[in-house]
Order: sequence, then structure tokens, then C-alpha cells
Amino acid sequence: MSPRSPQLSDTPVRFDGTRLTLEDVGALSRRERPAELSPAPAFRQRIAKGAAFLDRLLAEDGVIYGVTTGYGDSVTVSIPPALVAELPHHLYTYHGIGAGRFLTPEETRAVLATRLASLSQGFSGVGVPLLTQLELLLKHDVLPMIPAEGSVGASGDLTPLSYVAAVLCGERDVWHRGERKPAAQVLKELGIAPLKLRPKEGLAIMNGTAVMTALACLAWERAEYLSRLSTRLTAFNVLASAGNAHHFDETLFAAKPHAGQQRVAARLRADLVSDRPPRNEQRLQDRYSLRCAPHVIGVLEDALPYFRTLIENELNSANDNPLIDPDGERVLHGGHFYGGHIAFAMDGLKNAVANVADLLDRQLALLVDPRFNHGLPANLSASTGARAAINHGLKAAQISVSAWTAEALKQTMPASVFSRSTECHNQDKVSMGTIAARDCLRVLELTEQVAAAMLIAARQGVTLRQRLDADAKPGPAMAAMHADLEARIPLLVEDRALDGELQGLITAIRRREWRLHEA
Ligand SMILES: N[C@@H](Cc1ccc(O)cc1)C(=O)O
Repeated sequence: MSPRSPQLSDTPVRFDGTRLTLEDVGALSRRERPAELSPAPAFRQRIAKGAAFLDRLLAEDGVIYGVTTGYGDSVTVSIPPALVAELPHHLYTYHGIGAGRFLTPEETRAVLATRLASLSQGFSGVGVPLLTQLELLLKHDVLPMIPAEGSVGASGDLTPLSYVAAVLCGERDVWHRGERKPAAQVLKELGIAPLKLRPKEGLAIMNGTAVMTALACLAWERAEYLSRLSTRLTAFNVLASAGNAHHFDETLFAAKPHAGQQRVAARLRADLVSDRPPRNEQRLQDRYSLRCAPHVIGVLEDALPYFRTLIENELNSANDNPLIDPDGERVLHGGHFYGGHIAFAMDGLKNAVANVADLLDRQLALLVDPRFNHGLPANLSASTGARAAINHGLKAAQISVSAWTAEALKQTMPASVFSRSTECHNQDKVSMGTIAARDCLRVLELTEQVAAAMLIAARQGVTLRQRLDADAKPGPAMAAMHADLEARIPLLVEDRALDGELQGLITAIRRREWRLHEA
């Protein structure tokens, strides 16, 4: 089985207000495709029209929230005309209080793309130069250093996005060509003039859901792959532990009409070539972690399309405040920066993924235990004879899997229920969507570790089963994957440290190197 190469393509992801997919964001985040702001005159005119309307309104002495007033609860403070131009720069300046880890380069590119998608809707009253500046950051891979913590997710992601706003204006630090540098220096080297924000542009950049939505796009792709991978791993575990393929019978699953669950069962049938599976003489019904695998993975599989809709609707939304209607020439004051849908999607996704980690952990517990694995050696050690006594096989790998699973399960507390009133009670109900998205990424990371260890167990367990039973044969796709695993991981006979191999497998999972049940 040859590893899948990155899906590089010259076809740009075009920003013109038409619908983007989360795969578009994923491709931009990995630099598999370039970004392009549409040059179409109609698109650019529409953007310019909103900005021109805002200028006119301002000249006619209109009162516009966040342009001629203070921010948030300070809406009652009027800004003297002479200071209006300085206001947007104050917004990002006082929000420069983020903390925690920095977003990764991939996450940061996804944030830039997601903000550009929102502003390209043409409802934010920004000028074309702001959009062009975001496009340039993506093009030249100039990545604002964005601290991950400090957003309540319902004035959008104000504090983390202040780092984007500041960099567009040549302030704070960026990650560029593998180094942290001052934004001013990098923009200068690239011949990019720092932006001077127009009225409302600070709010347009910051008062939205781009950080949580970007993280959600990346999380969804990882979860989708884990759904397929955990199905394949289950098939390996059924084969290795001489379990029953008849638990995944087509008629059985037709009687319970969850489409995703049915899909998982069909994938297991294909892997286990079990149209008419033999009855296992050792045990008529397997334990739940095998028998109910479609019922656990199926929850994730059934939730994914719904979560995709939520994430992509947010991605393709104007989510700042106020919105500027360029056609109706109205300023629409609302609360589209509220990230409730992403919060719900990420709280739900982390729960479904952590349940899969738990399922795999239980499967491994059965597989390494000679009381449950139907004839395989303890800890799947392949060592025989006198040396068998000192070799411990996958004992520590299984303990690690238990630790990672416990940590994943611990992250599943919903973030959205921890709303608290903040900012002088202007933001008195907030989404916590960014925290939910970060939790979800952590759960994914831990579950990928679990899955990587399970790949080692699958390689070992299937080889050992086939030594006992030459008829234990998987379907062709699964056989090819086992051969690939044999090439990657030498059979564990004498004890060795497995961390290097584990890391290699984690990387392979992140790169989605195995094609799994693709149509
Ligand atoms: N999201 C707030 C705006 C806001 C911006 C910056 C803040 O520091 C606080 C609040 C609103 O539109 O009501």
C-alpha cells in the first residue's frame, strides 16, 4: 500500500462570497492550495459599496456603533469626530492580552482564511485593501502569533483576532519562514505597506467567530478520518481476537435505520468479508466493545454531516457587528458574533470522539488479555521459549492507551454551559465556542495517540492470530493495510521502546496516509 501524497493543486481557493467548504480551509491551512481574492469587478464593487456607504453615513453625522461610539458596554460614550480614526487601533491594542500556547501555523492559516471568507460576504463595510492585506498574509505565509486563550466566543474571538488586526497594521509578531519576527520587519521585507484601518475595520476583523470556526474546520477533518480509522481498527481487533463478524449483519442493521451506523457496519462487513460469517464456536456473542462498535462509531459517523452543516454555515456567514447592508444602505445592529453553533458542534464532536477512544481502549484491554483474546499470548508478546519470561510485549502500550483515554474523556465536559456574564454585563451570555474547539482538538490529539498504539496492536495481533489459524484472512483492503503495517513496524519479539514508531504512526494518521473505505 503506497502512502497517499499531499493533495497539492494549483487551483486556488477563491474568496468571492460564494460558499466555501471546510476542506477548502483545510487545504489552505496545509498550503495544498493557494488563496485568491476574486478579481471580479462585480465582487470588488460590492465590497467597495459597503465601505463608501459607511463613509457617507459618517460624513452625514450618523451614529454608528463602534465607529462613533465606544465598544460594547461603552456604547453610550460618543467619540469626538477628531478621534474616530484612532478608534479601531485602540480596539486591537487593548485586546492585546491573550495567553496560552500560540496557534500552530496550520491553525493560523485557517483563521486568516476563515476571516477572509466572512469579510468577503460583503456585509462588513470594509475596504478592498483590508481583504487584499489578508490575502497577502496567506500568500506570503506571514502568520500572526496568536495566543489561543482569552476568548469567550461571543464577541466573537476578540482577543485572539486582535493579533490578526495588529499584524495587518504592522504591529506585534509573526511566524515567517520558521522564525518569530516583528511584523513590521517582515512586511517591510516583503514590500507590503502596513494597513491604516478605516472606521469599523477593527471591529470587522475582530468581532467574529473566525478562530473557533477555523479550529472547527480542522477538527472536523480529523474526526472524520478517525471515524474511518477506528472502524478499520475494530475490524483488526475482531480478526485478531477471533471475534464474530456476524454482529455486523446487513439485515440486523437494516432494522435500525441510523445511516451512519449502517455505514460503519457495512465497512466492517467489507473488511471482514463476512457475507455469510461462520459462527464462532468459542463465544456466540462478543463483548460490547466489539459487538456494539457500530453503535459507538456510528454516533460520530451520524453526527459528522450535521456538524459539517453547522461549521460551514458559520464559515460562510457575515459574523461581525454591526453588519452593513450595501444594497439597502442600512446599518444592522445584532449579535452574529455569537458562536453558539460552533460551541455545540465542538462540544458534541469531542464527546463522540472521546467515546471512540474509550471504545478502542476497551478493545485493546480484551486483546492483550489471555483471558479474553481466545488463544493469543499475554500482552501480544511474540517472544517464545525461555526468553518469553522477560519480554512484556504491549503491556506498557496498553497502559498508555488507558491514560490517553482517561485524559480524553476528562475533556468532554461541555464548555458552552460555562457561559458567564462579562464586560459590565453587555456580554452577559456567551458561547465559549473557542474553548470547546480547543478541547475538541485536544481530544482528537489524544484519540489519535490511542489509534496509533492500536495500529501497533493490530499489526502484532493479526500476525499472531494467523500463526494460530491460517484461515484468519481479512478482505483485500485490510490485508493490504496489514502488509503496510508489517513494513512500518517490525514484529515485537524482544522488548523495545516503541515511542519513535508511535510518533511515526501519529504523523501518518494526521496525514491521512491510509485510504480507508473511500468511495
Ligand atoms: N461585540 C460587542 C463589541 C465589543 C467589542 C470590543 C469589546 O472590548 C467589547 C465589546 C458588540 O458588538 O456589542
